[in-house]
Amino acid sequence: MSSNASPTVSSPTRTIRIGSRKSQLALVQTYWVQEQLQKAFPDRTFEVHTMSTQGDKILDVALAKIGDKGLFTKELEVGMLNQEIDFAVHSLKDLPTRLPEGLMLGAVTERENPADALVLHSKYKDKQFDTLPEGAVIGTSSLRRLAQLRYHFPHLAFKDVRGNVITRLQKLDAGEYDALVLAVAGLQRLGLGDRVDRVIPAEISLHAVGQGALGIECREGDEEVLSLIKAIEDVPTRDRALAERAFLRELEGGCQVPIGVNTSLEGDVLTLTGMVASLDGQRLVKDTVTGAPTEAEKLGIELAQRLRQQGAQEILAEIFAQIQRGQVL
Ligand SMILES: NCc1[nH]cc(CCC(=O)O)c1CC(=O)O
Repeated sequence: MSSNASPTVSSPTRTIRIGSRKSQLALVQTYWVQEQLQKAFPDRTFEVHTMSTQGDKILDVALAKIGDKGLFTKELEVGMLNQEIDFAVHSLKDLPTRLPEGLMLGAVTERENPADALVLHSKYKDKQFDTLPEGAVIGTSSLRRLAQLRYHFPHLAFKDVRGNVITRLQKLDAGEYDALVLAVAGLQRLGLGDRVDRVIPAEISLHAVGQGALGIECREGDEEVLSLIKAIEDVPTRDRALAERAFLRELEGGCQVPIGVNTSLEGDVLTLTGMVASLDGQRLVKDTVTGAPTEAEKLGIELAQRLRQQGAQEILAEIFAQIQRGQVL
């Protein structure tokens, strides 16, 4: 995608146009950003402009088979480069780690709980992963969730699930699955926190890079927009996300590969744990690095290099070949 961004006209009275996908979750997230900005800048005007993305339209193919060349972001990025919108609100975990020329990750908002949730069918409300019956069907479109859960619970079966969060819950309640794995953050933002039956601990499943945080993408050089969105950035979340994204970028992993992370920030110590797992759940390499939050991206690169030395690249190469052969979900 070439950058045909023309110089942006800065003016304190210019209406700021916010780009968003049309899914309920995307709109809840975007209207929250609009509200935070309106509180911070009561004299400014912020408008929401919605767009459908390819990922919203292709619903009959597993995400892993489609790949993730900006599946949920490309149309919004074209809108920014064409000056139709001024910035875009993304679930950070859906924003590729390499952005088109002329665009940048301008701000990261405070992270909700980044963990995954087990959402059970009503007939299994008393169960845990290890007490679900042999062959119980778990719905997920995430190879990251599938690989880790196969590693810990080989007695379970896994089936792809597509559609937005509401659609997935409808499929569960209709009996198409015995349980789903979804992000706690997405359920909570939709007012469906009561559907979280178990929060999955990091020891079982490391979450997706950027999960639980919003990423605000804007044009490089648009200093006016950058100053506005920086007002709602959460610096600790940003540092954690930069480390996580650098880790994923260095492994050349996309949003659809079994790479998981967990980060924490205590005082001036940033801790990053990362893993890469094979799709059959037989191999999993995991390690942890710590350092200063100012070195977040270097930490992510260091961890990726450590996991390479433990066999991560061979696991990923095998997965890419399996995806090419259509041997996943
Ligand atoms: N593309 C799916 C997607 N993108 C972001 C979220 C949850 C919200 C977040 O991680 O911030 C979800 C739903 C899910 O994984 O259950």
